[in-house]
Amino acid sequence: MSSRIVTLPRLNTVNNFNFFFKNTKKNLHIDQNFIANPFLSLHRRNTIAARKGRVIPTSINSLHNVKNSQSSQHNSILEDVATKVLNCQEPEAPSSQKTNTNHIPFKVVPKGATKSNATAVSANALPSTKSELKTLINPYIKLTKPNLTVLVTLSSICSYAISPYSVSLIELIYLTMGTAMCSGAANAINMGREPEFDKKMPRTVGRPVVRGLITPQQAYNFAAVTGSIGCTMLWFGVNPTVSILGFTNIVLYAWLYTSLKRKSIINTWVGAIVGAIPPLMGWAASSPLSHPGAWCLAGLLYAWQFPHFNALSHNIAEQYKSAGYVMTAAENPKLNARVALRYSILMFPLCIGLSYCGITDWIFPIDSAIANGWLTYLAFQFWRQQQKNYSSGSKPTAEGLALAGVHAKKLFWCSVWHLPAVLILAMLHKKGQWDRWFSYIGLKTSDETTLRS
Ligand SMILES: CC(C)=CCC/C(C)=C/CC/C(C)=C/COP(=O)(O)OP(=O)(O)O
Repeated sequence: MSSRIVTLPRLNTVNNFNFFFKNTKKNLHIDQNFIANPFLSLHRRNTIAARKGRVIPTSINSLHNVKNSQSSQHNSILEDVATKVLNCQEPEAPSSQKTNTNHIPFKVVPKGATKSNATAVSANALPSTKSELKTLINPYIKLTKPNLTVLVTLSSICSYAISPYSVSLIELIYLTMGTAMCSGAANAINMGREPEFDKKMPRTVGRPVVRGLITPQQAYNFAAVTGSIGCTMLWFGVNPTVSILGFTNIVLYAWLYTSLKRKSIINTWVGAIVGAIPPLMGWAASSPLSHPGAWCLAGLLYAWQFPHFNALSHNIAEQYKSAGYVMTAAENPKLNARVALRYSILMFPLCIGLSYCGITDWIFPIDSAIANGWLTYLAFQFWRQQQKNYSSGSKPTAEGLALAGVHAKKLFWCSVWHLPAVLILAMLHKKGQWDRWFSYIGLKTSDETTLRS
């Protein structure tokens, strides 16, 4: 049989696990507990082995065997396969520990190795500084909830761009970095406080504190450093108001909201205030908070979180409940959908408000109404289904629940597109925006012509 070379990326635990999982899940019943526990406990050993570029021929060998085995033997074989995969067996291990790989029709070498130097590479590979650094830094990046931090920072930047007064690049850079650092700090404290609960939900089980990659104390230390740098940058690079707002928001999110998550459904309303503060920070960077436009924009971010979060939490309500979180979706599903609809409708007057107080032109309420209308329509469908499900007094049917789940999912994805769409439209329709651009490229606008003549 001719030999083929299969080049694998440097293996780490997750790669091993995914590889193993993808190749076996079609044929086997997977025991979740079995998978989760060895994965967590062996993580450190696997990371070290992976960093040294060691490969795991046993996984392919065993998978080959597993594929052909009888279903009655699946569980024990699966256990054997997973143990080997997760143990990262070494090529130089004593022969008693080696698995016979003679019948594998190809060789497995680390990425970057050629056929001729395959053995040398696996034996001599030294941990590169880059990958070591990556292993060290990645958990800390995850600690900041990067997606959320990017969204929060963008909401602050957009607000800065929409606000009526002067903008400067240096101020924008400080605002961006300071807001991102404060958000990262708030999220790090949140994660440091919740591993006991996060480990019970599939959505959060992979977080660095749950996995033991970072201790809660390390998370707090990280938050202290990033939070201090962030607030200092905002204080000196932007202004004290923005810095105080940033600090207040860290406290609101990391202490008040995070504590309320396990106590009362009020947490969602407090969380919405947390989400509304970054646009206020962006606004306060250049314009006074006494301007009603600031509050319309903050109101937009506040209101948006209800269709977004209530729809998201609807489909994982049971997970939240069993993890110990008190969420409206689980405690009062009807209210959950009603609130999502209520705040979707509120988007219309808030967009009109931005034009009314002179921030955007009067086209903005019209084209933002397309996005708002779509969101409200889906929120209405979700609400109507939950009305049907819970109004008769009897238990909702499985079909009714499934339909509500579908509507919630649609609403969630719509909300993901809705916010950037409305913020971009507000920036495009900012009053005088086009005049500024036209004068920048040397074209006179009708206003200018009228003024001069
Ligand atoms: C400037 C500054 C300090 C900004 C902070 C912005 C920030 C962290 C907003 C979070 C909004 C929010 C309620 C998220 C849900 O958290 P969750 O804990 O319910 O999410 P989880 O279930 O994924 O942990």
